[in-house]
Amino acid sequence: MVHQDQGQLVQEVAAGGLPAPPSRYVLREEARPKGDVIAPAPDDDLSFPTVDLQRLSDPDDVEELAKLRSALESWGLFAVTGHGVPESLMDGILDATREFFHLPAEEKLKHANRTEETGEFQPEGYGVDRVDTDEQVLDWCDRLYLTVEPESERQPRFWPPSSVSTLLHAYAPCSARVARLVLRGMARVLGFREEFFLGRVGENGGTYARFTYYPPCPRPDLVYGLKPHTDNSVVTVLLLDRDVAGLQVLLKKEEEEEEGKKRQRWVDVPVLRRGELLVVVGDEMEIMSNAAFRAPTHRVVTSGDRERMSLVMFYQPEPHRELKPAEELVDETRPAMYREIKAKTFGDGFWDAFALGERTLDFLKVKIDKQDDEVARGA
Ligand SMILES: O=C(O)CCC(=O)C(=O)O
Ligand SMILES: [Fe+2]
Repeated sequence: MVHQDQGQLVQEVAAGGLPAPPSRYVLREEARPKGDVIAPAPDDDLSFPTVDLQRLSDPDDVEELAKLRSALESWGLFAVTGHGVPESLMDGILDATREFFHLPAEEKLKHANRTEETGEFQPEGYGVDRVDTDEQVLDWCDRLYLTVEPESERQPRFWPPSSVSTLLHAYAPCSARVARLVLRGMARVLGFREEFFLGRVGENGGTYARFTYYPPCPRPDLVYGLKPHTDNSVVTVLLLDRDVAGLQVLLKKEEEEEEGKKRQRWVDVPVLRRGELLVVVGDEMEIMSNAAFRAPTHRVVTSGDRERMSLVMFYQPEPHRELKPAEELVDETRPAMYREIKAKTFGDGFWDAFALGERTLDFLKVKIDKQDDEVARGA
């Protein structure tokens, strides 16, 4: 059965000019984005990390490698400079994204993420994320989701006949290079040869683009633009809105015990400086690295009067690969923290987990319980 709200575009709800969002989008009191956000000061130890990829490519630049290490250990995400992506291309693609989302709904719906026969959700195409139940609190965003690589798997019917598609085609190799440079750097952080992670991802890994449009919301305090999640990727490369912030990350270091309860502390990711991209560590890397690198939980909050956009590129391993902690990172003192799982099974599980607001790692029970592990090792 297709849920009746699967076809409800948020942009159209927003255009209705209601004084408050409909209840489908309203978070339960305890989940609302409240005053739990801290904006980092420029020189405290929360300062937002930036890595220069050109410097990182120099094997003698230990300083830049140390910056990458520190970014991975603290935020799990960081801005990148020196990546070689032309600023004009970055600007062009964001402008084209805005133009696409401003097209009349019937134009966009020619690329709808619903099957023609039954109207059922499928990941690719334009629309809202998957709606399974009445209980699910929906995110305040619409999106266009496309398979980009392998190129042979692109599905032209989902690619709009607009500059969004032409520019995405031009941007894809630039963004892929960013992902590769970061993966090489991450291998070096652990003292491995550069191709360590790239070899495990494979040459025909999947790349998926997600263009997200967050309309202004009359009550940003009541909704999420995008609910808290970790990414279904090895790494993710993001091109963020030039003017409007909204992305927030949960800093593990900042979690405190308060009156016996874990208090969560969210930190704003600032609007990036011109020409910067953002890189986020994803779940597949957390598994492969045996948690040497952790995927940060992040979310998006909306603005009361401004629309916001992002283009996110997810890099995933070849689907037939077995995802598991690299043997080099497993020993007596640090046993495997995740079970082996096929990359495709993990990727498919993401959609089920995301609709439920759960982490794929938890939903698919990929994390090894300490107790189970001790039993398995005969401890
Ligand atoms: O829009 C953003 O800033 C982030 C989006 C995001 O986290 C995602 O698409 O996975
Ligand atoms: Fe994300």
